[in-house]
This record gives sequence, C-alpha cells and structure tokens, in this order.
Amino acid sequence: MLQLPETPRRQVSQVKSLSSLEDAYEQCRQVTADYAKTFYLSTLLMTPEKRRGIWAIYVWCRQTDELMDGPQAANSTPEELAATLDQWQEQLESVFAGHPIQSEDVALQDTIKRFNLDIQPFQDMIAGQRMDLQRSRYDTFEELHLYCYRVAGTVGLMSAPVMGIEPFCDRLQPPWAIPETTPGSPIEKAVALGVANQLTNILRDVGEDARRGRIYLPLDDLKRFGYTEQELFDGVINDQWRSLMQFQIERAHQFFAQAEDGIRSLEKNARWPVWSALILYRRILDVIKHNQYDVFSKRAYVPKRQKLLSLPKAWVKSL
Ligand SMILES: CC(C)=CCC/C(C)=C/CC/C(C)=C/CC/C(C)=C/[C@@H]1[C@@H](COP(=O)(O)OP(=O)(O)O)[C@]1(C)CC/C=C(\C)CC/C=C(\C)CCC=C(C)C
Ligand SMILES: Nc1ncnc2c1ncn2[C@@H]1O[C@H](COP(=O)(O)OP(=O)(O)OP(=O)(O)O)[C@@H](O)[C@H]1O
Ligand SMILES: [Mn+2]
Repeated sequence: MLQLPETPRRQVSQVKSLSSLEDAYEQCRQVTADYAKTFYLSTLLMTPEKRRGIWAIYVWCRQTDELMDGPQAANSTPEELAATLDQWQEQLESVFAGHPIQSEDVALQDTIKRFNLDIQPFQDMIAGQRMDLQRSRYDTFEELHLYCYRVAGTVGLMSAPVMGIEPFCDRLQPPWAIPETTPGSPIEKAVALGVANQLTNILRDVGEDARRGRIYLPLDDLKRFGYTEQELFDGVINDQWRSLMQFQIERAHQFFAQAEDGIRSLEKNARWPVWSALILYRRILDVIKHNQYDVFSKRAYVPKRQKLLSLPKAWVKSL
C-alpha cells in the first residue's frame, strides 16, 4: 500500500528522518515492481539513471491517482478530497523548490534536478484529478481530450526528458490548456500515447464508472449513435452500443498509431518499456472487441502469460 503524507509540511526535525537518496530510489523501485510487474521488467534495460528516474515519476503518478481512487478516498467527502489535492499540490511545489517532504520525494527531487523536469505536467495531472471532483460528464471529445491529456498525456511529458527524446523544446503553456506542441513532433506523440492509454482505460472501465454514476464517453457521441445515458446505466448492448464502441476503439487506435511513430525518436535504450506499454494497453481494445463490447459485466484484461509474451515482441520492435 502506498503511503500518503499525513501533514502538508513536516517540521525540519522530521525532514532529517527522510530516506537517503539510495533508499528513496530503492523504495520507488519496489513500488513499481509491486504495482506493474511487466512494465517494471521492461524498464530494467534502461540505463540505471533513466530507470530510476522513471520509477520515481511512476510512484508520484501512482500516488496522485491513489489520492482519488484509493481506499482513503472512498471514505472522504468531495471537500476533503479537494483539500487533499491542495495539500498534494503544495507538497509538489515544495519538492520542486528543493524541499522533499516524504521519502519518495527525495528520489523525485533528484530526478527533477538531473533531467531538468518542468513542474507543469505534474500540476496538470493534479488538475486532471480535480476534474473528477468537479464533473461526471463530458459533452464533447474536446473536453474529454483535455481530461485525458491531464491525467495521462502528462506522463509522456514527464518521462520524455528522462528517456531521452529529441527535440524536447516545445513550449509549455498555462495549466488550463494542453501545451502547445509542434504538430507531428515526438513530444506530441508522447502525449498521444498517454491519451491513447487513457481512452482505452475509459472503454475498459465503462461499467465500473457507470456504477459510480460517471460517464466519460462524450455525450454528443452517445447522441450521434442513438444511445442514451439510461441505456448505459442499464448496461444495454445493442447495435447502437456496438457502433458507438467501434467508433471509440477506432479513435483510441488513431492515438496509438500517432504514438508508435514517436517511439523511434526515443533513445534506443528507452524504447523497450514504451513499446511494451503500448502493445499491452492496445491489446485491451482487442479484448473488448472479443468480449463483444460487453464492458458492463466483463473486465477486459490481457492474461499474464500473454503479457509476458509481449515483452520479446516489444524488444524486437525497439531494436
Ligand atoms: C516507459 C514508460 C511507459 C513510462 C511511463 C511510466 C509512468 C511514469 C507511468 C505512470 C502511470 C500512472 C500511475 C499514471 C497515473 C494516472 C493513471 C492511472 C493513468 C493510467 C495508466 C494505466 O494504469 P492502470 O491500468 O494501472 O490504471 P488503473 O488505475 O488500474 O485504472 C494510464 C492509462 C496512463 C499511463 C500513461 C502512460 C503509460 C503514457 C506513457 C507515455 C510515454 C512514456 C511517452 C513515450 C514517448 C513517445 C515518443 C511515444
Ligand atoms: N491486464 C492488463 N492488460 C494490459 N495492460 C495492463 C493490464 N494491467 C495493467 N496494464 C498496463 O500495462 C502497463 C504495464 O503493466 P503491467 O503489465 O506491468 O502490470 P501488472 O504487473 O500485470 O500489474 P497490474 O495488472 O496490477 O497493473 C501499465 O500501463 C499497466 O497499467
Ligand atoms: Mn493497474
């Protein structure tokens, strides 16, 4: 279980008890290995400096996600969750200012310094979590795309400087917008991979989200395909639903295709984990289709054996 900070700022005396840099990275390694085994395996081929950086970012992202999705969140009011995000934001600023608060921050701070990371994608991810507190519907794909950028496209922006990508000079804009990226640039493709993963995640979790009263699929798409919110809550699988899902799956594929193209811009020793993440996540779309678009009573997942088998495939692609 991930440890979340109890207080916004620890006293100086407590800061002394933070882990050493080695221990902090070891903690991040352990969390990554526990939470995402296949992904962890595929990071082992990166240079030690890079993989440690990716683990530190992974842990920060995982913790950010857990703030809203974890067991503590289930027993909190929206006001408490908003306050938790404020506190998390303060802690982030503190790490970027060189003052780590929890042990994992010691590793993140080192990664930030080493790879000259920008705070904006981190802030944007927190803003994405805030969207979940503020809304449970998206009218258009444009609105959903902003959400996907914030909660997942940002991962591409955070990890690209660590993995090594050229050129990494696209201008970042204020947190309410998706950063301006040069069309067709590798960094745009890095964002596209996060968006593709998040769209896939949304399709896989339609039923689970509906049970929480949430619909991520754009409402204007539902309308266009003649499928109602009530039908979604009732788990109706009809021709309209199948067509709607085919359209959404195709859209996710387009983002995966954009991302594929970007992987060759990464430094060679960083390509394997990215290919494996892409192949694994994209496969979920095939499973949804195989399940005849029943995302209400079935969870589309890729069996462990297949996951492991995809590692050599990703390896070959990364050569
Ligand atoms: C090498 C590599 C793949 C690096 C990324 C590792 C990293 C830092 C991952 C963080 C993932 C994370 C915990 C994000 C928090 C928000 C979240 C949960 C997003 C969803 C991930 C799937 O997780 P899961 O299935 O466990 O979700 P549940 O909570 O169980 O529902 C996401 C769908 C998004 C993850 C986004 C990526 C992996 C994007 C990675 C993009 C790059 C590394 C850019 C590559 C560069 C080019 C040029 C293509
Ligand atoms: N069943 C799954 N099918 C496809 N991709 C998955 C699946 N589970 C996780 N992923 C995603 O694939 C990437 C690699 O995860 P990995 O396969 O290492 O997870 P894991 O070790 O099986 O653990 P977990 O399923 O608990 O996330 C991550 O982005 C992860 O979120
Ligand atoms: Mn998971």
